Amino acid sequence: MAKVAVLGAGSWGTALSIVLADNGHDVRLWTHRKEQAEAINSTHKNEKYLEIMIPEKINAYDDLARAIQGVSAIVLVVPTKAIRDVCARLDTILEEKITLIHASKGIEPESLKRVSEMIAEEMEKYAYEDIVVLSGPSHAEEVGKRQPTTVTVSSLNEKNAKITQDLFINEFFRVYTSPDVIGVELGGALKNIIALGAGISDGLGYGDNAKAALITRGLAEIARLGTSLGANPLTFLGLPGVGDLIVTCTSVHSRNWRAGNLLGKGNKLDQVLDQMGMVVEGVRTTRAAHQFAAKQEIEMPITNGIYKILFEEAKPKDVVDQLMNRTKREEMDDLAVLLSNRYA
Ligand SMILES: NC(=O)C1=CN([C@@H]2O[C@H](COP(=O)(O)OP(=O)(O)OC[C@H]3O[C@@H](n4cnc5c(N)ncnc54)[C@H](O)[C@@H]3O)[C@@H](O)[C@H]2O)C=CC1
Ligand SMILES: O=C(CO)COP(=O)(O)O
Repeated sequence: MAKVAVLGAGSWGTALSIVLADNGHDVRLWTHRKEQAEAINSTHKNEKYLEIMIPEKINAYDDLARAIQGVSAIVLVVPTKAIRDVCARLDTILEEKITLIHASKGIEPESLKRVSEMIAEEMEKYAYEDIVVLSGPSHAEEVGKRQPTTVTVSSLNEKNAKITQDLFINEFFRVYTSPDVIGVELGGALKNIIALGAGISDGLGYGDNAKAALITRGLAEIARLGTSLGANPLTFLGLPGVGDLIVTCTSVHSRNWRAGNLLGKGNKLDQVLDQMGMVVEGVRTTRAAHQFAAKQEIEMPITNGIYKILFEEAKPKDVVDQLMNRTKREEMDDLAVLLSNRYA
């Protein structure tokens, strides 16, 4: 059995720690807040984040050096905004190169880097090829209750992907591998934008038809941008694409859906983020994707509409009206563009 450090004690870090502990591993859960580490160790709960008892053998730490001492794998699960900071600290204290996995879902605005690219930039010991991403339809609330869940792990280093699959796989947490790091990371990050949109649509009082349209046309946008950046279009039909879109756009567990729902009901972004108390990755990723679409010259009307609601105070109803009244087109034009990008 392995010794594993999970860095980031929010809902997802806690749920992944439970999977690892169930698999017999020695799990150290790191938080940057001392009082949270003390509360986890004394009550075996992580109250603000997950309503579930945490196995007593999971130990929480607030000292990063102690948390990673002697471990053979690290799982990074902090919000994308904190990735560079945590990796820079890790780089100064990590003595040897061990398996490095991340499970965060976002894209950095301005640099337009994916999480594995940010990690590689901050950590001298690691090349981009070494890093593993874990993504897929997986709400922490259900994983914490050991409900059936499937995810995908991806790395250009096949051995590292298989080590990760073996660390996590069990009878309720099924782990697939994929060689398509770009597609797996972009699918997980970009679906959060569409989940905001699904929440907005529900908040406006629209129904299942509107949501199905958002999921399907959102998938077309994700696949267009992703393919232009080198992803395999088929990845977006799998767990990190369609799978994660379904789970995030249709569940009240989703932080992105919940934030969108409040926006659709007329709340302002600042008020919404204050109320959430948990990371809503889709907000920063919308900014990044908006910039990416312009850079890649890719049409992303839903993403751009959500950008206007978030950052330009556009009224959600007006944005829906604009989307519905775009010029006529053939549905599968997207697919033709996507495949010609891929095979040109
Ligand atoms: N919650 C879920 O069901 C899932 C979340 N994810 C992804 O996992 C990542 C983390 O999400 P959650 O656990 O939901 O977030 P969360 O909001 O529940 O928790 C975030 C944690 O990160 C900590 N943190 C914030 N800034 C930090 C910093 N500078 N240094 C160290 N720690 C810091 C916070 O104190 C908190 O404990 C996100 O990228 C999210 O998209 C992926 C799959 C499922
Ligand atoms: O990525 C997730 C589920 O796969 C979690 O999404 P939220 O951050 O919207 O809760």
